[in-house]
Order: sequence, then structure tokens, then C-alpha cells
Amino acid sequence: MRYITIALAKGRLAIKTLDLLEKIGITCDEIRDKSSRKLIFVNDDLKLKFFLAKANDVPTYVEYGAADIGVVGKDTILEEGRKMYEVLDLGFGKCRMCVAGPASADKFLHHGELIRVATKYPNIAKDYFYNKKHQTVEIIKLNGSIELAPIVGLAEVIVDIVETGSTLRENGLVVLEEICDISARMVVNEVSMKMEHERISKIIKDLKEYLHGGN
Ligand SMILES: Nc1ncnc2c1ncn2[C@@H]1O[C@H](COP(=O)(O)OP(=O)(O)OP(=O)(O)O)[C@@H](O)[C@H]1O
Ligand SMILES: O=P(O)(O)OC[C@H]1O[C@H](OP(=O)(O)OP(=O)(O)O)[C@H](O)[C@@H]1O
Repeated sequence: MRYITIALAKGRLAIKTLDLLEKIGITCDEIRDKSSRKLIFVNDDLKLKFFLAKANDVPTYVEYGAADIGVVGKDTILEEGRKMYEVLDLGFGKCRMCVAGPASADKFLHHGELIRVATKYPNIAKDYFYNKKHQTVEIIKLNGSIELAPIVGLAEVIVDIVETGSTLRENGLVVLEEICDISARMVVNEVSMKMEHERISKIIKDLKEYLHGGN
């Protein structure tokens, strides 16, 4: 039997994903060992392989079929725009994609001004401002600590993830507009979905039963 490969996003979502898979009997203890430098893990009994990848790369592995299944945030799915099936909302990693800034920046969002928008998500920001708001903006790509940008005068507003809101609050910023809700999703390669339909459908069905079964 062919092995099915599952790509998991490193970081915040990894442990929660492993915990959830464990609930439906998909286990891979070795992958939890942080001291290991191994990149790929095999469960011969279940005919499954697992690997951890940088979150942004998970959709790439899945589109090309190097992974049959992936687990990654909706933010990454929207930003990467890869061709694959999004099959399940896993219900954790919940947060919101927002436009944020100092409260005084609100006026820039209603008068169609050419403002600067700092973000780790240039495609999401572009889609929101250009297609939904019809506002021309300058997008400035950053890789972290996005909240710094309006404080130091790099941009008028930011597009970023807000979970508890603490980071915004502690830096004197507020949510100005909500773009969409985010959570972890299961994605599947389009060919794998056909070729391994039975096994992949079973995983999705088991997860759905667990998630919606009141556990
Ligand atoms: N407070 C939060 N901040 C950031 N991401 C969150 C938060 N809550 C949930 N998430 C989800 O967790 C995913 C992974 O976040 P994580 O911070 O581990 O990785 P990353 O920020 O993409 O990686 P890196 O820090 O290497 O750039 C996000 O893509 C998002 O879907
Ligand atoms: O609403 P909160 O609960 O405060 O969470 C939101 C913050 O968490 C994320 O940053 P992360 O910790 O990933 O660090 P980064 O700035 O390096 O991306 C995100 O970019 C926000 O800064």
C-alpha cells in the first residue's frame, strides 16, 4: 500500500494538530521529539508519513503532491493562493485578519487615500484594499513585529492577525476593520483526493465525527 504523506505547519499549530490527529488514532510520537533533527517521520503500521514545514511552504508541498494532506492556517491558504482542496475547518488556531492602526488612522480608510499598509500578508492586503475597498494603497512587506510599523512611521495602518488583541492594546493600536476569520484547515492535493479517495475520506470523516461529536 502506498504511504500517505501529511505536512504539518511548524510553530503554533503543530502540537494542536498532532493532538487532534491522535484523537482519531493517527499517532506519530517521534515528531514531538524537539531534540531530533530528523525531517520526515514514518508510521509503518498506518502507512503514513509526516513532516513539519514552514507554514508558508505547506500549500506548496500539497499543490505539487509532495504531501497528500496538509494542515495550515486559513491566512496562509489565502496568502499563498495554491491550487488544492480545503476540506475541513479544524476549529483551533482561531484569530482574525484585521486592518489595525492608531484610532486616528480610521479616516484614511473612508476617503480612499493613498496610504501605506505594512503586512506579512501582501496578497491578502492587496485583495482587500484593491478588490473589496477599491482603494489604491502602497503595500510594504514585513516579516514580523508588524505593529511597529505605524508606531515608527513606516505605514499608516497594518494588516495582521489579531488573537487576544493584547499586542495591539499594548502598543496603542486598535482594530479598524475586520477582513476575515482565521483558523487551522485541512487541505488535500487534488490528485490524491481522487487516487486515495477512500483513505483520505476516512480521515476527514473521522475528524468530522470527533470535531462535531461534542468531544
Ligand atoms: N496570535 C496569533 N498570531 C499568529 N498566528 C496565529 C495566532 N493565533 C493563531 N495563529 C495561526 O497560527 C499560524 C502559525 O503561526 P506561527 O506564529 O506559528 O507561524 P508564523 O508566524 O507563520 O511563522 P514565523 O513566526 O516563522 O513567521 C498562523 O498562520 C495562524 O493561522
Ligand atoms: O492579538 P494577540 O493575541 O496579541 O496576537 C497577535 C500577534 O501575534 C502574532 O505575532 P507573532 O507572535 O506570530 O510574532 P511576529 O510579530 O513575529 O509575527 C501577530 O502577528 C500579532 O502580532
